[in-house]
Amino acid sequence: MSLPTFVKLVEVGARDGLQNESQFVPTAQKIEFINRLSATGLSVIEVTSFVSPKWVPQMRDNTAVLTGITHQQGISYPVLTPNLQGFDMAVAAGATDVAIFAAASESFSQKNINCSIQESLARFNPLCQRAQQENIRVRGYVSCVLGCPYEGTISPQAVAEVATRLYDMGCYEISLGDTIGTGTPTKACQMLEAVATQIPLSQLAAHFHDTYGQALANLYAALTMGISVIDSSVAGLGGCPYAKGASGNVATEDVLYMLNGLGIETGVNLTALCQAGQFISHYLQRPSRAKVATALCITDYPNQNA
Ligand SMILES: CC(C)(COP(=O)([O-])OP(=O)([O-])OC[C@H]1O[C@@H](n2cnc3c(N)ncnc32)[C@H](O)[C@@H]1OP(=O)([O-])[O-])[C@@H](O)C(=O)NCCC(=O)NCCSC(=O)C[C@@](C)(O)CC(=O)[O-]
Repeated sequence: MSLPTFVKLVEVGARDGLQNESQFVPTAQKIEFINRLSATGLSVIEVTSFVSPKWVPQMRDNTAVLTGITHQQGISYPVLTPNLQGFDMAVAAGATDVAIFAAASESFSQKNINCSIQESLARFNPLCQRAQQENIRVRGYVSCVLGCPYEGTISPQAVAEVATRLYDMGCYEISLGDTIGTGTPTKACQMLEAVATQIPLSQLAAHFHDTYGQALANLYAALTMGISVIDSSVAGLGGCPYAKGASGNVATEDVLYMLNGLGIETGVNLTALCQAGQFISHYLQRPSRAKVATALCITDYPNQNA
């Protein structure tokens, strides 16, 4: 067993973290939040989704957010695009990095993007071709890789099949989402083993939610298998509108603390990260779910001045 020496953290707080907020977070707050994340050393910050505003109203200011943030050199700012319509809007707003999202569960695919898995893949094909022509990088997501809120158990083979289809379409990286956080380390390893028979581990990312408190254990197991890209959300923000009970993504602060302890480089500054988490938690008037931020007292909720 050998751990990677460097891990790329993909910060999804501004998208996955905020998409489920029932109160609209003003565009200026989102922009300030993302700009603060840009000052932490992160190299990938997912910023918004070009999805239907009827389905996810929180992301309706996608163009204003993408055009309003300060784009720092060396940082990529991917956005979610479920179809060509979203892709065109994202590119018009200056996106150079997009993400498509499929599921390993039929029911989740229907609830999330209103079509079957096969239909979604057929929809992504022309999007990927267009992206290739326009020199836009495409990341692929697979949801429900360790369980589905509607169907329960999902087989590792089902995950591997969908992941492989996205990879074959040209996705540079496949992010494997434990959407409802039900996974445990053995299941995570079995799933990764199945996917790794088709796709190099270096092109896989772990995107684990912490609903059952298993995310760090699952990530450690994934690291031992050779995973070196981790998606996480500052302050543990998030959930999924189509996955009842899904709590936030694993908190970036907690992941970073673990990686620092393992001697794994990330290029990310823990204090700056905690401060960005503090900023958004303060806006949302909610304590951070990052244990590390709480332990380091880099949280000013509920008593902001203490
Ligand atoms: C995919 C659709 C659009 C299908 O939704 P639909 O209703 O089947 O779409 P449609 O093609 O029939 O179009 C219906 C209307 O939507 C509009 N429309 C169509 N496309 C777009 C677009 N791109 N942007 C803006 N508007 C759009 C279109 O113009 C039309 O408008 P109308 O004529 O009624 O006024 C919808 O289901 C949708 O937007 N779903 C997004 C759901 C979502 O964002 N979920 C959360 C992200 S996934 C996630 O969080 C999981 C992940 C990635 O984090 C990993 C994990 O943890 O598992």
